[in-house]
Amino acid sequence: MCSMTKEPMLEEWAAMAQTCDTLQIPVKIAMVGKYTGLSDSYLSVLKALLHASVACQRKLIVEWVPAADLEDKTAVEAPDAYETAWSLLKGADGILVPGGFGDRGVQGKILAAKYARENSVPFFGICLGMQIAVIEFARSVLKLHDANSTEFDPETTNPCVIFMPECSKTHMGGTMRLGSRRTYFQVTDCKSAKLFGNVNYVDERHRHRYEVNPDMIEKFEGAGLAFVGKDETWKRMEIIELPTHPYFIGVQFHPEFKSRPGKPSALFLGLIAASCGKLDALLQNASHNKQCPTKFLSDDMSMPSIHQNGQANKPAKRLKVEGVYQNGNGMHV
Ligand SMILES: NC(=O)CC[C@H](N)C(=O)O
Repeated sequence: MCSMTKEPMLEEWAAMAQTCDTLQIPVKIAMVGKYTGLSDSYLSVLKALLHASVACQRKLIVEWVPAADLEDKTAVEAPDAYETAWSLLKGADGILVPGGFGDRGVQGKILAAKYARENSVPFFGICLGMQIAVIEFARSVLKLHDANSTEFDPETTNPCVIFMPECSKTHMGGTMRLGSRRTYFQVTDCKSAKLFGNVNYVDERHRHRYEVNPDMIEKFEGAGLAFVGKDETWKRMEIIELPTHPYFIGVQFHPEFKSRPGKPSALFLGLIAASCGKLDALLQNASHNKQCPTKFLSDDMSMPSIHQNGQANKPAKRLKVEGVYQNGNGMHV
């Protein structure tokens, strides 16, 4: 048996670890959430950000922004916290609003999406993060001031996010849409389709109860919000994009669960690339290769090119910067 044991093929892994330890140019992502004091709540999202940052050869810096601190009432009750939250948000290269439940901090997340949309800051909304981006668009662009999710206001006259269970509405415990579901791209000329490598569909994991109201899609599309990914019934909205924005994408699924070191999730890679000015290069790379551009070449010629089509043969010869990373994650949080 022993003679059959193969040497582990660790070259690529070792080169990636080396890269991770030596990255110096930062990319700052504001994470606008509810459990910012408990970073493990967002562990998969953090790891997905890290995988994407390493692929773009950037040192990930996560700025935790407690969503409720962005709200007007915090300006009155805790002005210092309000100032800090807004300066972190405004100092970030990109903004991510992750998934969540319950209404605490929802208004703050809506304000973060509005800031990103109006100021052309790269934005990625996941699950609740996509739903709040839709609410924000309905309020600010469609001028439906009471637009809301029925999760937060069951009486709203403009329910743009509604309870839409796949099976029984009353069967206790069975109303969550869970697990792997298929998303079909509606158009090829959009950032997310290109980032996923121009495939017809993707399978991603889900964990939610509410959905964008299918009856309002025409209104949204008329005002410029594109629903570029839908389920097989065409009734469930899976991916939104603002085509006129440098990078404004929301997804109803949780792409973080399928991200891996050396194989970052496509839309996380897009967020990081957009946040460090490399999105055009990444998209060009994607259209040349006609495949998922998760292995991304450095466009910075001053840096050694470590990843070549996923083969990392030469570890970077760079000085280790002591004391930069915390948590053993390669993340500065
Ligand atoms: N995972 C999530 O972000 C869930 C979003 C929302 N609370 C829903 O149930 O649809």
